[in-house]
Amino acid sequence: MEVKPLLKVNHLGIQFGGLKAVSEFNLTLHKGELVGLIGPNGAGKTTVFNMLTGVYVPTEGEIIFDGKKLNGLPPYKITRRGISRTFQNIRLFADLSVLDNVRIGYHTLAKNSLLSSILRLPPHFSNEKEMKEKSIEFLKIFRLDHLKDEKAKNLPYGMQRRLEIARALSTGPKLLLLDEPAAGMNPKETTELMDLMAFIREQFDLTILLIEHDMKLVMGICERISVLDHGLLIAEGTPEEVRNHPKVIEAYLGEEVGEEHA
Ligand SMILES: Nc1ncnc2c1ncn2[C@@H]1O[C@H](COP(=O)(O)OP(=O)(O)OP(=O)(O)O)[C@@H](O)[C@H]1O
Repeated sequence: MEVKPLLKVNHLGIQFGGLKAVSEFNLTLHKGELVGLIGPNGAGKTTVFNMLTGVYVPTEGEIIFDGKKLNGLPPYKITRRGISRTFQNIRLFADLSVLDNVRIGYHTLAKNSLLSSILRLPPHFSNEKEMKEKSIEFLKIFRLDHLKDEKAKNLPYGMQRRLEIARALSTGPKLLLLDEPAAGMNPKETTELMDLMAFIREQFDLTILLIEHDMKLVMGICERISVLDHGLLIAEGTPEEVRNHPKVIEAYLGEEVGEEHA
């Protein structure tokens, strides 16, 4: 019997004015996979993430997640269905504490709204303690618990990236979309990130789709890779297949695919 994919994207496309940013994009992700999405600058990678998370409404095609169509749903509903993401440019609540950045993720799932908790309305108290405990447990996994009361903006860059992943996971996703998580990291931080990704994938039973320019990371960690160029899927396969694909070599002309590329 064929196993149902977690995510099935069929002929997805979006047009901005006269520009077809992405066309005929297909992707199948099975539970537990770690798949890379690569391509030169402006290829359409973040646009794919924006369509998967409801930030952009696709003009063509369909997104099926966990057997249900996602197109047209607002971002918060997509989060509740089980897709979470990080951003190319870190988006944390800079002036909130490390703990509150993670707690907000739990509120996305909670029945009582964030507003009710800010106003400290009665339902808020029923699970606030539990949320705080869970958030601290989370921070422990990311080795950030000792910084729980620190403002997010005061964390060193590598830790902010880690916190962003923690925040994304606090909504309990089945699918995690990581948009250039190693950007701006030094080699030591990048190696730690690779270990962290392997760990969270096991720990949280995750499926991961990763956009990354660091080829060493992508080739080293992904089981499959899809390559976009000018909004079109030009290759997909194992790291080895993709690395040697003529269209990929052409798209990255002048750059060594398989070597680090920032
Ligand atoms: N809201 C928008 N309005 C108009 N054009 C857009 C919009 N969002 C993206 N684009 C265009 O779509 C194309 C793909 O952009 P996208 O950011 O998805 O590329 P990318 O592969 O993520 O690039 P990078 O690696 O540089 O982050 C670009 O030409 C970009 O200018």
